Amino acid sequence: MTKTTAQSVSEQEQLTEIRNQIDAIDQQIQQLIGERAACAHKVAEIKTQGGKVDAVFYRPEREAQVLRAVKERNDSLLPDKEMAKLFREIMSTCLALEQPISVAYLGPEGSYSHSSVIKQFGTAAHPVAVSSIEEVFSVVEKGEVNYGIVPVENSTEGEVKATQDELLKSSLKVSGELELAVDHCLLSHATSSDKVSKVLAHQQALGQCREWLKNNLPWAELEAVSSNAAAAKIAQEDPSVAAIASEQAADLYQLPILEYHISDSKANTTRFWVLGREDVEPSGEDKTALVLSIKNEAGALLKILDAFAKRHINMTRIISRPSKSKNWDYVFFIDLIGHQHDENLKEALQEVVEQAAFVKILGSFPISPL
Ligand SMILES: O=C(O)C(=O)C[C@]1(C(=O)O)C=C[C@@H](O)C=C1
Repeated sequence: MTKTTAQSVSEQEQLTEIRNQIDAIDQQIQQLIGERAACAHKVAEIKTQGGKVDAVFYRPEREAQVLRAVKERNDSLLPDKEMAKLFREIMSTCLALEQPISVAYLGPEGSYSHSSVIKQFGTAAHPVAVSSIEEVFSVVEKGEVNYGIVPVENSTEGEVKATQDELLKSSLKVSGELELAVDHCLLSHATSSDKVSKVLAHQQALGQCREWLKNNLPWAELEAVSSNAAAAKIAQEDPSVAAIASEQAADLYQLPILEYHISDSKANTTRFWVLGREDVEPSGEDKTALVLSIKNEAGALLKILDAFAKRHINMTRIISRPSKSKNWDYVFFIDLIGHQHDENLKEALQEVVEQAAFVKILGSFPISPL
């Protein structure tokens, strides 16, 4: 026997031994996942006992607690986030066993909103593409789907106006929040960037890549379309057109990637909110979102902010938008750390209700562990 063959036999023996270990571990994991699924099935029975028809199966606060615990006890070679993603999938299939969950998003397939559905709900949920942010709100309101996901703000471009304006009118509750890294690519059948005469993308994506486009494709005509995925569909048909979209969209629409990482800010991130019809219980690490308008008097906004400041309630965002009911009349969207059931936040909100002209709590929801 040659040395190489002897070595490879011993390599084979080592592999066989470790693969036997993997087989035994997989058997245990499978057994345990099966037992977990049976527990989820029992949970569903408890939630529907007595013929309850309006049972709520998706519990974002519980999911956040499970994922936080996974990250907390993780001492494996896998990064915390990757371990949490595996459990995200296990819970997604357990929830599907209780009730198949449909989630509306701004389509078409391959949009960042689509990726956000999978990140938040896992692959066992049914993503339902609709054609506008307004429609995401309306299909959830009408009960045509269980939940919706909408972009709220982007780290480069700021707030998503359509979402803010719908939140003001809607009766829906913000039930969850997640952040998605938005890493744009330039997709096209063009053989090189200099053959591209037109770049299509959603207005937000064009804004997020403004500098890169100016420096690298100064000759190209820029045109805003309804979504990046819609841009990719057009680029499929015309090699002089490039679309700005994600790597996933390149796969889905089978478009070559001409350039990677073209966002002006390399940390470009979009925050999404989950919309539901029910309030969410505290998870232990939560946020509360509200919208209010102030009385027309000196120091009115200061008094409201003081209600939070004196109780050490951390405000993570404040933006103003036209109220749309009267010219030069504004509403303020405020995000706070804490749940509306927390004693100090409850007190602060009572004070704000007395001080403000109008207050609407959009919802309390877990801070995302993913
Ligand atoms: O604890 C529950 O209420 C469940 O339904 C179980 C479970 C899980 O698999 O852990 C599934 C779905 C919910 O969204 C939260 C958790």
